[in-house]
Amino acid sequence: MACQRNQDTANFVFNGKKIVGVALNYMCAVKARKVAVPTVPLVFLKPTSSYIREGSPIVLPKVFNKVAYEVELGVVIGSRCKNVSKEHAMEYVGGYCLALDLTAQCNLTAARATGGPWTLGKGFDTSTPVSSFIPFDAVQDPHALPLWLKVNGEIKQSGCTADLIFKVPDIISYVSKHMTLEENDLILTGTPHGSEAFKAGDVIECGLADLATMKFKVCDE
Ligand SMILES: O=C([O-])CC(=O)C(=O)O
Ligand SMILES: [Mg+2]
Repeated sequence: MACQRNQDTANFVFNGKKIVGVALNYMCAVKARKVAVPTVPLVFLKPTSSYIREGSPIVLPKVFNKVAYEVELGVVIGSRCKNVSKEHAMEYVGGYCLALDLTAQCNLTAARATGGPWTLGKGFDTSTPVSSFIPFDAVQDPHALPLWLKVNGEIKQSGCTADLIFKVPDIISYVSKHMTLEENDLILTGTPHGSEAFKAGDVIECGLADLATMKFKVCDE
């Protein structure tokens, strides 16, 4: 049975227990990185303390010297699910958002070299800016949404969710085999290619189809 779906965009609070990220989920990003095409979703977690909404700045932590933007479609879980099949996965989607999965590339490069976790490079404070909640019914097809990102007015990322390697039902089904997904948990579906480092003083603006835009100033810690 489909979950009870929130229609209240204005008052929605991102208060789920976890943020689940998927890495390298666009073929263009895989090619740009010159890495193997993933055979299963590459999953990581971010703390919910990393959320910010428009009006708060992105704060670059002192400990990092290379933080990159990643524009992404966010999927908000509508109700608890475990071991859900691909066929039933969309019944557990409560809605969507536009999100940034800010990433300290300096930390991830070191982590990749040692096989270490991505936690610090993905989970720092302000590393997950999110737009207003987009109700489920506002999106006919989550796999036909253009998304873009500009830095200081210049276009830097431009993609379409049609190019996702693992689609929304694939991700929900796969993740829910390993951990229970709960109401208002957020899934970050991955970023198209073009992710680059940015700096204090920059203004980052991004959009998802005609559904959401958001704009953030960047400052140093
Ligand atoms: O930061 C990374 O290397 C991977 C990632 O999140 C993405 O592809 O969206
Ligand atoms: Mg990402």
